[in-house]
Amino acid sequence: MSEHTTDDGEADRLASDDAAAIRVAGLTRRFETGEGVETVFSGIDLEIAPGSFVVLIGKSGSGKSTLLDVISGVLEPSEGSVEFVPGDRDAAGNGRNSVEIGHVFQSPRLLPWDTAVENIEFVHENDPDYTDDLAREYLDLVGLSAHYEKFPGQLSGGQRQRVGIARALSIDPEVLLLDEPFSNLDEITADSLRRELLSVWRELGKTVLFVTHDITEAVQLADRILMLGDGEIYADLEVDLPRPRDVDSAEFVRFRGRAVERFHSIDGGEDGR
Ligand SMILES: Nc1ncnc2c1ncn2[C@@H]1O[C@H](COP(=O)(O)OP(=O)(O)OP(=O)(O)O)[C@@H](O)[C@H]1O
Repeated sequence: MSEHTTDDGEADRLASDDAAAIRVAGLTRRFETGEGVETVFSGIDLEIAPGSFVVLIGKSGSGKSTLLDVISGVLEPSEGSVEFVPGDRDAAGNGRNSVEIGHVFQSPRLLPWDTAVENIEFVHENDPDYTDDLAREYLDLVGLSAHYEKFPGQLSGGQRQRVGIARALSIDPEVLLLDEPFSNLDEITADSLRRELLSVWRELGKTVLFVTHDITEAVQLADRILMLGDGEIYADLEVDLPRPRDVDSAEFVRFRGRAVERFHSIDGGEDGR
C-alpha cells in the first residue's frame, strides 16, 4: 500500500477518450438545520484521473453521499468548485465542453410500471437517435438478455440493480458515480455484480467514483481509496494489488488489514466491515 501519486499505472492503461478527469477544489458543504449550521466537509481538493476506479469510503454520517451529490451537481457546493475535464480536451483546452455523468443509487429507482427496456428508454426521452436496440445492448452488457420485457416487480433485487447500472451506462457517461449500489444485496449477488462492474469498467474505460462503507469491497474494486472523516479526506491510498483480486490471498488480507487500521485511525462514526 502506498499513498497515492500521480503515477497511476492502472488508470493510465485504462484511460480512454470516453473518460473525464474530475477536479475538485476547496470544496465545502454546510447544511442549516434546527440545531445550527453543520459543516459536513471543508476545503476538499481532489484530482481524479480519467479512467480510474476510485472508491470513497467513510463511516456512517461522514459525508460520502453529500460529497458525491455535490460532485454530481445534485447539491450546490457551499464553497469551492467541481470541474470535469473531457478526455478529448487537448493542452490548449479544445475539445468537448460537456461531460455526461451516470448516477447509480443504493436503490435503483426504477419506474414500477415500465419494463426494463422502458426504464432505459425513459432517460433518452430527448434523444432522437434512441431505439430500443440501445437499451437491449446495455441490458445484454449486464447479463439481462432474458429479461428485457420484465417489470421491476418481476426482477430480483440484483437484477433491478443491474437495470439501474445499464440505465446509467446507456447515456454513455464519461463519469460513473455509484452510491453504495450493492449494499442492499446478499453477499453472493453483490460479489457477482462487483465482478460485472469491473468487467464493464475494463471494457468501457469510464472514470468511476464509488461510495461504500465496506473496506473489503473498497480493496476489491479500487485503484485508489479515499477515506473521508472529520470533514476531510484523511487518507488517500493507492491499491497496487494485481487484478483479478482474490479476497482470500495473503497479499489481499495484508492490504485489507492495513487499510482497516488506517480507516480506524480517526474517531467517531460507525465501524466499516
Ligand atoms: N439535507 C440535509 N440537511 C441537513 N443535514 C444533512 C442533509 N443531508 C445530509 N446531512 C448531514 O450531513 C452529514 C453527512 O451525511 P451523508 O448522508 O452525506 O453521510 P454518509 O457518509 O453518506 O452516511 P451513510 O453511510 O450513513 O449513508 C450527516 O450528519 C447528515 O445529517
